[in-house]
Amino acid sequence: MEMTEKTFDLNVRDDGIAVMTMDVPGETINTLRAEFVPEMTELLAQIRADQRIKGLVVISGKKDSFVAGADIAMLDACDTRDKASELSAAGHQVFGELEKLEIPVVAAIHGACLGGGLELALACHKRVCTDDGKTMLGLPEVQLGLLPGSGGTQRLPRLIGIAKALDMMLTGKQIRPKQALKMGLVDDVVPQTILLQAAIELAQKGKKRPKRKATLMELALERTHFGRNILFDQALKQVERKTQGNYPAPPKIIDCVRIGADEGMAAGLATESRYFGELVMTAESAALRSIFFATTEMKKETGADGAESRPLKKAVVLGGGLMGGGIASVTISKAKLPVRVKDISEKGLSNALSYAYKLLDKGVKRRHMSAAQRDKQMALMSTTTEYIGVHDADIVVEAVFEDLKLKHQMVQDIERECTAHTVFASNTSSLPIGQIAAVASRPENVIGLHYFSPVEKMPLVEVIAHEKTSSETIATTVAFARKQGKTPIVVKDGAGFYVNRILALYMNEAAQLLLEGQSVEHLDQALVKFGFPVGPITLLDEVGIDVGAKIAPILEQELGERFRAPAAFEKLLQDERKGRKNGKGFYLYGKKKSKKKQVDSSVYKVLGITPGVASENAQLAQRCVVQMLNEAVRCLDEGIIRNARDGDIGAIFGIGFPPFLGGPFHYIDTLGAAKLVAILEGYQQQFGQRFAPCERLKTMATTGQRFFG
Ligand SMILES: C[C@H](O)CC(=O)SCCNC(=O)CCNC(=O)[C@H](O)C(C)(C)COP(=O)(O)OP(=O)(O)OC[C@H]1O[C@@H](n2cnc3c(N)ncnc32)[C@H](O)[C@@H]1OP(=O)(O)O
Repeated sequence: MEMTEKTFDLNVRDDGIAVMTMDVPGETINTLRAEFVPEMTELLAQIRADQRIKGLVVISGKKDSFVAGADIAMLDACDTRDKASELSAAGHQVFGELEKLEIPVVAAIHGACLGGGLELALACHKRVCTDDGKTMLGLPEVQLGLLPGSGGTQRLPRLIGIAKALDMMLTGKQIRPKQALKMGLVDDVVPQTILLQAAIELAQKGKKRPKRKATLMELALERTHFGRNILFDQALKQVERKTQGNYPAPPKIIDCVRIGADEGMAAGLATESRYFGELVMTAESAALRSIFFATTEMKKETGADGAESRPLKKAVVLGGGLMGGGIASVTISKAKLPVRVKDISEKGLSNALSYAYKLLDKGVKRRHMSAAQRDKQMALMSTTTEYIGVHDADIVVEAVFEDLKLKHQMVQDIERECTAHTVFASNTSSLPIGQIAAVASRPENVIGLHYFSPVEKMPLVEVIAHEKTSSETIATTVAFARKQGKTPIVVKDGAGFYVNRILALYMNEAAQLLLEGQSVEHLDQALVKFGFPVGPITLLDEVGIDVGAKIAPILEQELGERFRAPAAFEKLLQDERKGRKNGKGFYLYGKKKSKKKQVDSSVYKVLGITPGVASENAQLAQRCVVQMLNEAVRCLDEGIIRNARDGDIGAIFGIGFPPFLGGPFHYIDTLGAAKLVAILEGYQQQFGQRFAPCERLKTMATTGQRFFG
């Protein structure tokens, strides 16, 4: 396809400062593509030849963003290592030319300045950004299984120091303007209205920028080969602990920085483009990129074809407990909507208020917001013990005790007190939404909205439509969740919905293994090694052993015997073991915060077992994980989830299924359905029916069909 419109525009002002505006035609956001290289190279030659030009400002023509990095779709389309390496090398060439210009070059940044976008800014001599909430600087490549491939591994450490640069590149964290100024990432922070002017003035002042004062740590560790070795070794160890060796990019990032520091920039850049090419071709990066594509696609969906959300101006939350407090909190802090919390007790209300206050105050302490902003957001939250001031709510989220009768009461109260269009969303984790809606005179307004704990941290919500839920109610609920910063998946009404259903079988299998003599810490370690953020036994303590015990019989009754929890677990409840919440579970919860969690070994006696010979990590993990995979496919077959993509995102964002595997369905594609069926059948022979592969998997095993591509 021939490019007719240009991406870069050059305007030479009378004062000799040229302004280069990047504006990719027809796109909402600027990304870097290979085809821009010749255009930029030509422009740079033009700048070098023009004697009038005394300085250059690089700015974006997009309203709310600078440059969001290299075009991820372009990277995805690379089919060889060499092609991907060449992309990186071409970036090096052109950014190198920009850096070598004799005139001062200043990046003027507003909005997202990420990945290759920040690398472009790093190749400029100075940087100024706006103080706007949308302005974020970062190198998030690691989250895509990649490393910064346009010079980031070399220029960032030289600008802000090795330790800080490693931290940014290994976590992919995004830096806000104030912090960026403090760490020397930018030279100035200004209001958006004067961004261009400030950049022009910086360019007029020349190339020189005040030298950043090195911290003591830098002097001690970064300036000598010996000191750096300590730093890199520590970073490697930390990476190994965090990633369990499952992610190839972090050690390569460290290596690039090491080579750049020891052998110089040219050697560092050569290593960077070589590794970049290798990483683009890894299965881990492909899986992580698929998550990016899935989530951007999902942002555009309303949740119900053809339906639009009704306006959302006010929310009500029923119940001020842990979940209610969390839901109210993200409603004011993320959605910025007024919320009224109703509880029968003052205690519940003060709990919700303090929950939200503590979270906002943390933001003040970390200087993410001012005290005045905190107070303004808190003012969006009000409380009541009666149904006062609730009638005009557009959506009501119910987070009361898991009791069907009580939920029925709530439905009837809200139908009486609120308008005919008010959505009634239940945060139940176990009761079928259809049953909750059974007493409703407007069942079309009733829906499930299942959050995960802690609400402010967990990115997923399940939106559960029962048979009579209207499309408008679905779209309104999806829009509400998205305003709260959540990623919603729309699922069908059924016991355990999707996430808890696949989780339950995985947890049951871990429980079986425990009863067979595997130790608590060994089991947890095996699944952490596999890639889960925490092991299943820790998770059970966190969720609550009592909660698990309450859900298990419902799942068994609705879905069959494979969901039967081991009978021995009853003994835990008889021993008052509920998990972290009452300080008594599988682990010890003393007052003193010891560094490493200790298993409460008395739990073995309660269960009547003695830990025996430890099985291999991979074997333990496989037994738990294949249960989850098999059940995920059943959910797809039954229409509980709408597609494999939602199933992957639900498992990753709701449970922490290892992102580098791309979710259960991507993982099945990687394994091959035939192999999974063979594993399941092997276990079926050994351990019984609960491992019987579902029909869809068996068919896929014979046809060779895949879920994706
Ligand atoms: C060589 C280099 O080192 C390698 C790299 O740079 S790798 C890329 C690193 N950059 C990133 O990971 C940033 C990815 N992007 C984002 O995080 C977010 O899109 C954002 C924060 C920039 C904006 O978020 P938001 O405002 O919610 O908009 P969002 O819906 O995500 O994106 C808008 C559009 O831009 C596209 N987009 C954003 N960043 C993109 C990228 N890096 N590549 C391709 N497309 C991108 C989205 O796909 C979407 O396209 P569409 O409208 O056609 O579907």
